[in-house]
Amino acid sequence: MLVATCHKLHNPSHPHLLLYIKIDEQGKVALIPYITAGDPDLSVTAETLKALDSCGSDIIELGVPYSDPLADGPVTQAAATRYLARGTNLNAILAMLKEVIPKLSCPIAHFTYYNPILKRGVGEFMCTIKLKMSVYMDLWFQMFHWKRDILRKEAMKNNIELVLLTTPTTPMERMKAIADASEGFLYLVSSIGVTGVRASVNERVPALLKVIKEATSKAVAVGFGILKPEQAKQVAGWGADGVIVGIAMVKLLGEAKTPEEGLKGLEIFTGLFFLFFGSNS
Ligand SMILES: O=P(O)(O)OC[C@@H](O)[C@@H](O)c1c[nH]c2ccccc12
Repeated sequence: MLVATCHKLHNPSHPHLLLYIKIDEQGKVALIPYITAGDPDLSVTAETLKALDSCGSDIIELGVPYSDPLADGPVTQAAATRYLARGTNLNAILAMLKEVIPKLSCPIAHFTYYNPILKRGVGEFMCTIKLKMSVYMDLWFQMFHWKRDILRKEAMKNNIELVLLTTPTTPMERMKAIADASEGFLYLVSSIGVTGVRASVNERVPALLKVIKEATSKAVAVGFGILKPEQAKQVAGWGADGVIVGIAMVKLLGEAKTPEEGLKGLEIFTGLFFLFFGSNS
């Protein structure tokens, strides 16, 4: 699940949507880095958000650790474990975001699973994260459909958008329904399995993008397996409107000797993506 702060942008094709990745006619591709909140600690997360924002990130996906992260691979799970071991919690993350968000120009997208929301209560959760965020769902679509009325009602009350994911194994009809229901943009999970266990991007992505683009005019961001700027450029060339880069960022932060070193590495790494995107246009 992803929650993003919503800067009110006007999207002529979808006027009801507050947040979206602008489909850029010049072919600019949105960069969406993913980091895990609280790893190594919340003050570093705050600095990282500011750094990623200054580097030009279009949206930052912020993972809120959860004890049973079904779709997360070893790297993001390790980051979540470090966070949970320190006893950090959602309230602390929200307090940090309250301070940091006014200083950022890009939206923060908050990724979590459905259980923490359920535990807190949908209404209270949506109200608590009132940083005008939008949400990725990790739910099966049918379940989302079943819950959609409650979720959407509470999300709308709080200017929160629900961003959904589709995968290579999603049947066509369901993909269309997901594309239709997704707000902000559509997340194309490039391959099946958990995050961070592949070295290249699934070669089916161009074909998947083609089918999705025929089904929707919404922006499509591709995630899973984009580790290097070259791969992001490749995915952009296949027609993605945005690329999501997760474990490469999490590793840089997690494996650095000091937070400063991690932050510096992240800035350089993010800058490389824009160099590649620049040479793409
Ligand atoms: O790590 P990767 O392969 O670069 O992919 C992004 C991904 O990590 C991020 O979007 C994410 C983190 N946890 C998830 C769970 C499900 C889907 C997506 C995610």
